[in-house]
Amino acid sequence: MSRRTLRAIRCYYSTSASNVPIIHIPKADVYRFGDPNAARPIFRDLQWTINEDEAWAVIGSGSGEKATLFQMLVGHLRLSPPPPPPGGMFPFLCIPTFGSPRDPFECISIVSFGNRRRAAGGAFYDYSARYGAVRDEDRITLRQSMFPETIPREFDTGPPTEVIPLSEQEQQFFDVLVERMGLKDLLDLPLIALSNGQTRRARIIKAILSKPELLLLDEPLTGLDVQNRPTLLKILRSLHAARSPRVILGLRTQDPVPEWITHVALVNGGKVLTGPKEEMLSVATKIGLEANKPMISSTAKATTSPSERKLLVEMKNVNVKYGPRAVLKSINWEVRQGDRWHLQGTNGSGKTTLLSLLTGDHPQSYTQPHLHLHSLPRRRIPTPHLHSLTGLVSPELFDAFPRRAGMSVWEAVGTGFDGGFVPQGEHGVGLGVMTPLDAERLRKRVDRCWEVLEALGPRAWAGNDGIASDVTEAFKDRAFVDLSVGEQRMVLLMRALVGRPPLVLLDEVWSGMDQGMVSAARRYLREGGGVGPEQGVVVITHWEDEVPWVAEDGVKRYHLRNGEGKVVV
Ligand SMILES: Nc1ncnc2c1ncn2[C@@H]1O[C@H](COP(=O)(O)OP(=O)(O)OP(=O)(O)O)[C@@H](O)[C@H]1O
Repeated sequence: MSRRTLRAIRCYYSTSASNVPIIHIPKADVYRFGDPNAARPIFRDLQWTINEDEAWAVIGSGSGEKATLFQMLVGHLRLSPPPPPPGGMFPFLCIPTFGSPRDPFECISIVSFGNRRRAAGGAFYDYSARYGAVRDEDRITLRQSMFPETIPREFDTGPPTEVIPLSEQEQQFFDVLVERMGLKDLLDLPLIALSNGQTRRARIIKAILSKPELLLLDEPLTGLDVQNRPTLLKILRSLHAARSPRVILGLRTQDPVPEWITHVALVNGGKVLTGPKEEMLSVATKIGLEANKPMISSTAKATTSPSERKLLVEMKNVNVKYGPRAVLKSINWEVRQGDRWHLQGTNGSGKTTLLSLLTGDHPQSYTQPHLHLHSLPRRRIPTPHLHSLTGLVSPELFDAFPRRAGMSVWEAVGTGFDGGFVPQGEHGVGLGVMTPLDAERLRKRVDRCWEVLEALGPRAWAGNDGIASDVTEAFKDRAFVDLSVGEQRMVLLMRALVGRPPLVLLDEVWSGMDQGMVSAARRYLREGGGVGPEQGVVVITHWEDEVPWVAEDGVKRYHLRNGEGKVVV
């Protein structure tokens, strides 16, 4: 970190250090509000003290329990007994420097990447809006989102914001942050146009600008490319060292723990173990909370020659532009039956855009000189048909999938057969897209729905021991909207695979899943027949070890760089 950055950080904040603990929970059980002490606590016997000179990471086997621990820190759960006064859970907020004690609600910010980005109500919203002409209400730029007072009144429906010009120091701090986070050239783009990784970095900057005393960042590395990870971690380290703000990182078990982290809280099965990093990491190893290990594949490498396997995608000289901004440049790429592709590239390199051509959601998919999908020019395939031929899991789909009160897990999975978002048909397995279902196809769909529910449902991820066989039955009837984030993601994976579509697109499919779910899903995909040799799969992830297939399985890599693509070996 340059001196200029450090100076900018120090000038921006004025709070001085203290030796009072940041967090102090002598010993407590943690409950949902409304649950009596006789109920089963979410966390039992939680003892946790964080001192000023320590740097903490919370590591969990999945997003669920880790996110719950963060929710506790922002006051969404009840501790019994409550941490003692005067500071309660946050003694540092009562230090004399602050004058009167400060309100945790104002001083603690949380940025979480495991959850849905938009509150879409119960309905589906059009996640493909960003690919076309940007609507007026979506025109708010990244800069305006950081400084809402600069939003023109016609786009801002909220109460008028008082205009407080940035001080010189604040302006300098902002300039340094956006430059280091690689967002400088994107400030005047509509927010909706930012890629996932760009949006994540922007959310972190926005949280820092709000000057919290304590910043909780849950899974900040998920979705970030390899180049941006060290930069972000360096910035966070400097911020934490200057206590401006103090940072607690939420990490997945497979994330590398930054070297500046000194202590770890390990969340596993209703217990939170806390202590020095090395000690906790060896505990994690002992209890099997480790990164995904490569599995031995029983999937035969595609043995037939490429020419015998049908072309599912053929791109020749494909380009995508927004005005003068070229996002994909002369792409030549093929996906065949049996192919397992890892689509790689830094944040903003065009991966999601490329995927949106394969799903036919991008308006420019119609105007390409040569974009053949399932052996036909894209424009000759009706979009609903294309959707039924494509199994998709992506962060955009996760955000957009409707959360209607009445939709059950079974119905959500069943929408995958026809590729829509509304449950249809007597048995909730669709109506058929090009030809109506006859009794035989209907029966096959119902059987297949059971098959994926068994393969990827709770019996698979929670282990079979002691799990009653009717657990799948109960799970299928649960309301999709009531499921945890990890469970919803698992159901959307089932939805993508249920119809055995020729093309399967898995974009950041593991984020938000518990470790048991990740293992079950990887097992099913790689060796459990989740996808067959007649299907082609494209996986997008910034983490090589998250790809279910390895080089010996014949996995291939397509790398995008500044919109240009090449096959890497
Ligand atoms: N409507 C638009 N106008 C201008 N630029 C756009 C628009 N939509 C997307 N972009 C730009 O296109 C580039 C590619 O975005 P895309 O979402 O495909 O990236 P990505 O490789 O999927 O990134 P990530 O790894 O962060 O998900 C980004 O730099 C983005 O800002």
